[in-house]
Amino acid sequence: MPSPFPFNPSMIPTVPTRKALLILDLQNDFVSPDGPLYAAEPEDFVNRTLDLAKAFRDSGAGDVIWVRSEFDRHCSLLEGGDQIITADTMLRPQKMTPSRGRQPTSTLHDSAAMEADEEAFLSTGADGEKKPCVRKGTHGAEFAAEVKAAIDTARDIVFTKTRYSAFASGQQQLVQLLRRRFVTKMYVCGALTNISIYATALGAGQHGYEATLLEDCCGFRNTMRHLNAMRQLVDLTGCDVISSEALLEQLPPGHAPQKQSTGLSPSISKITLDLGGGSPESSPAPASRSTKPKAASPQPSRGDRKSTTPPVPVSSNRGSPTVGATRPSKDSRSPGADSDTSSSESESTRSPEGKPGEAQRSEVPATAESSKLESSKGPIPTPEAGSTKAEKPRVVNRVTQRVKRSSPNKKTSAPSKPEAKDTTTCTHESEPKGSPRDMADQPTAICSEPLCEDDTTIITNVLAPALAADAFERLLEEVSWAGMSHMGGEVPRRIAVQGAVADDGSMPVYRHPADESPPLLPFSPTVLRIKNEIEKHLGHPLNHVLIQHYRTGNDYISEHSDKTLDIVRGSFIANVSLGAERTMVFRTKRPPKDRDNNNNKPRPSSPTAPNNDEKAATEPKRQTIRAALPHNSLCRMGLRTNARWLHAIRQDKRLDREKTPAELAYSSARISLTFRQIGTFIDAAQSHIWGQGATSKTREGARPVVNGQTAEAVRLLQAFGAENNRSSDFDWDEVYGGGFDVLHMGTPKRFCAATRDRVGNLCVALALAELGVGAAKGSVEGREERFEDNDPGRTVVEGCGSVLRYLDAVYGAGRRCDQMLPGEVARRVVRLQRGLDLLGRWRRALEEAGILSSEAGGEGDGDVKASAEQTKTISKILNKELAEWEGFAKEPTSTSSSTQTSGDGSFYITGGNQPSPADFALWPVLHDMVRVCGQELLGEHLGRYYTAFKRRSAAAKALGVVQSE
Ligand SMILES: O=C(O)CCC(=O)C(=O)O
Ligand SMILES: [Fe+2]
Repeated sequence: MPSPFPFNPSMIPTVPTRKALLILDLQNDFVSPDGPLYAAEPEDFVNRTLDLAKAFRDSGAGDVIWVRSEFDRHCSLLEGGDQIITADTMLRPQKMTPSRGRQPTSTLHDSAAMEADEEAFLSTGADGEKKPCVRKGTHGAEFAAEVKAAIDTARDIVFTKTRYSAFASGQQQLVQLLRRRFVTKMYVCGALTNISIYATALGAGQHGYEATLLEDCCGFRNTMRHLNAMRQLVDLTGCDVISSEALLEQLPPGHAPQKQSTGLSPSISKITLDLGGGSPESSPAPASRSTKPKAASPQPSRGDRKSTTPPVPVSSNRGSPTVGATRPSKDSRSPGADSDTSSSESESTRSPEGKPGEAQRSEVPATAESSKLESSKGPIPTPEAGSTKAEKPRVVNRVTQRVKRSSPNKKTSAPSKPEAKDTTTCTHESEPKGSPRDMADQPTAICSEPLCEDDTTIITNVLAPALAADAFERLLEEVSWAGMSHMGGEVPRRIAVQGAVADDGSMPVYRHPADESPPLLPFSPTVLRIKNEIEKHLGHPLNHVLIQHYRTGNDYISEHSDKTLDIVRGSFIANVSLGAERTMVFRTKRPPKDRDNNNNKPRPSSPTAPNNDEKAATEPKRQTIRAALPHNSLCRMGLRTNARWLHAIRQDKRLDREKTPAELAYSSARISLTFRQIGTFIDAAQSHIWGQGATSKTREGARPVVNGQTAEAVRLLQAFGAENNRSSDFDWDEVYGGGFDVLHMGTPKRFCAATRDRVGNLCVALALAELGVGAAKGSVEGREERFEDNDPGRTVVEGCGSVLRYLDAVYGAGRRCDQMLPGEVARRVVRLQRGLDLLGRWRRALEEAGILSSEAGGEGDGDVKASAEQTKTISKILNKELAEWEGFAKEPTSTSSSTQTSGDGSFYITGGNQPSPADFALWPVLHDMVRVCGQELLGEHLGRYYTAFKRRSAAAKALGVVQSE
C-alpha cells in the first residue's frame, strides 16, 4: 500500500558539505631552525603546506584555518586532560583486536613523565625547568615569516589555542564556527604530529568531524613519535591518512592550481606505516595511498560513509535474518551491544562489556578568554563553489524551497531564545549572500530507501544546519526533564512530554503502559521549530512529542511497538535524533501462529505440540534491521512497520575506542524527540476525555476520565499487551475501537483539600492546574491541605506552603532553579513566603472585622460580604501589606520580549514569563478579598493583576475544583 502522504524523496535537495584545512602551530618555535622544538622532518613540509593552503583556498574547497599555540598556563595531561604522545618506543596497535581493559593512550606512559617531556610545550613539568616555548609576545610564538606571508587575512581564519587540542581550547568558538559553516570534514596538518596534531585530531573525532591527516605535511622531531601518533589516530578515530598530492588531485577541477611536484620527502618515504598490521614491506608506497581501501569512484570512500552527513545508513538485504549494516566501517570490528547479530537477544539478557570511557577522554571546555579566532573577513567561498557540477541543479531546488518555507514558519513559531551569540571575533556581517551563513536556512535532507514494511525511512540532515547546530544544547536547557516510572521503577532515561495546548487548556493525550508520565507542557521554542520542520516531511500535523534524553550509552529503551490507541490512524511516528549516534534495532514480531489468539501468550505445550527445537527448525526466522540514527536525522516510521516490527535502542556497553566519532560525539549523549499526531484529548482540568482512543469520539460527548487501577485500566493494559505481541493479526477495531477513558493507570496522585481552609485549597488547586498535574480529589479534616504523590517513594506533603513548594520543585519551574539568576530565585522564595503571610493576615483581618470567628478558621459563608465599615477596618489592617503588593505589581519586569509590570495584567508577580508559587499563594487571597470587600480594596496595579490572572484557564479550573467540594 502506498504511503497515505505521497512523498518523493528525490525532491529533497542535498547540499554539499564543506571542508576545512586545519594547519597547526607553524610558529617560529616549531619551524625555525633555531626554534627550541624545531620540526626538521619531513623535509620541506612547511613550504608544501603553504602551497597546499593556497591551492585549497583558491579551489573553493573550504576554509583554511591557521591555528597557533600560546602558553597560558600549565596544561595537565592527567586523566581528563589533553592527549599527546611522547613515547619513543613502538606503541602496540590498538585496532582490530581490542583487548578489554587496555589503558588509554596517554596512560600508557606516565603522565608526569609526559608533562616533563620537552615536546609537551604547554606543560611545565614538575621542576618547571623546561625551556619556555610559545610564550605570549615572544618571537617564538609568532607564525614564521613565510607562514605569515601565506595567510590570506581576508579569507582565512586564524585561531589561537592555549591547549594542545584546538578543540579543547576553542571548543565553543571553533566548533560553533565550523558548524555554522557546515564543515563536516577537515584535513589536518602542521606541527607536531605527536602533540598538537594528535590532540586536535582526537578532538575532531570526538566532535563528530571526519578528519584526514596529510601525512607529508605533518612536522615532527622524532620519527617514532610521529609513527606512533599516526597509528594511534587511525586506530582510535578511524581517520584517513593521505598525501598532500592526493588532496590536490581531489580539489575541484577548474580552480586547481598548477600541479605541485610534492611527493614525499626522502625521510618520509623511508617510513613505512604498517597500519594494517602487516609487514612494512607489504605496504603500498605511501605517497599515493590512503590507509584505507577505497571503493572505486563513484562509491563513497570509507571516510565519506561515516561523515556527519552520511548517505543512507541502512541497507535492506531482505530475506536475511539480520539485515542492515549501518556502519560498515566500524561494525566489522565492534562486537558491542549495538552490533550484535543475535536476532533473539533482548537487552535484559545482555552482559556488560568492559568499562565505558577508557579510550577517549573528554576534553575540558575552554574558557572564553583562553582562545580566540582572530580574523575571518571578506567573502567566504560558497558551498556551491566547492560542489561538483552534478550537484548544481539541486541548488536551484534549495533556493525555491527556501522561499516557500520561510513565511509559515515565522507565523507559527513561538518566541524563541535568541540565536546563540557568536562568541568569535569573526566578521560574519561581511559574508555575502550565498555564504554558509545563508545556507544555514536551507534544507539538506537525504532520504534512505524504505525499510521494514516499506513505510519507514531514515532521513538524514533533516533540520536546517542552523537549527541542528545548537538544538541539542538548547533542548538540554529549555526542556523540563523528568523521570518516568514504569512497573514501579524509573525508566532508564530522562523524559519530557510537550504538546499543543489549546486556548481553553485542552490537550492531546498519549497513553502507554507507564504508570505515570510527566505532565504535558506546551511546546517549547526549539521543539516548536523542530516540529515545524519535521511536519514538512510527513504531510500531516504533529501535536505531541515525547522527548527522551539518553545520557550515555547505558540509557536505553526496551523493545516495544508504539501503542496506537491514541495515534491518528494513517499518520507517521516521527522520531528525531540529536547528539550521539545510536542504533535503532527493528525486529519482526513473532509470527501469529506462535500465539494463542485469546490471551496473546505463547501456546502452552501439549503432548502433540512441537517442542522448542522442532519449532525453531520450522519457524520462519525473525528479521532484524539496524538503522543508525545520526545527529540530525529523522526516523519516519509508518504504522504498518509499527504493527509488525518491534523497535528498541539497546544499551551500548562497548568501550569508547570501539565506537565511531559520531557515537562519541556530544559526550555520547542523545536526545530523541518522538513526535506523533494524537487524536485523543483531555480538557484543561484533566477531568474529561474524548477522541479516537476514548469512548466518546466527540468533544460534546466527552466522558469523565477513569483514574487509577480500575477494571478498565486492566483491560487497557491487556489491550496494550496485545498490540505489543500481535503482528498482522492485531485487530485495531476489535481491541481499541470501543475506546478507553483511562488516564493515570497507576496509583493516582491525590489532593486532599482541608475542610477548614478554603483559600489554601484554592492555592493548591491553582498550582495543580497551572502545572498540569492531575490528581484525584479527597478531603482532610482541619486546615492542612495534603498532597499525596504517586512517585516510587509515595511522597506525602502537608500544609499549603509546603505543598506549593513541593509542586514547584518537582513539577514546576523550581526544577530549573540552577538556570535562574540568583535574584530571580530570591524573588520567588521571598514572595511566596509573603503570599503565605498575607493569607494569615487576611484570616486575622476577617476575624478582627467580625466577619469570621476564629473557630471558623477562615471558612465563612461563600457569599458573605463585608459592610462598608468592615471593609474600612480591613483596609486599615492590611494597609501595609497591600501597599507592598501594589509596589510589586507595579515593578517593571523584563521578559524576553518586553518590559512590563504585573499590573499591566500580562505578567506574574515575580516577573518572568510563567507563574510561580508566589502567584499561587497570592491570587487566591486576592480572590477572597475581592469576594468579601470588592475590588476597591486592591490598588490599581494589584487589581489589574488580579483581573488578568482570573482570565487564565487554570484559575477557572481551580475555582471549579474548590467549589465542587
Ligand atoms: O529514542 C528513540 O529513538 C526511540 C523512542 C521510542 O521508540 C518511543 O518513545 O516510543
Ligand atoms: Fe517507540
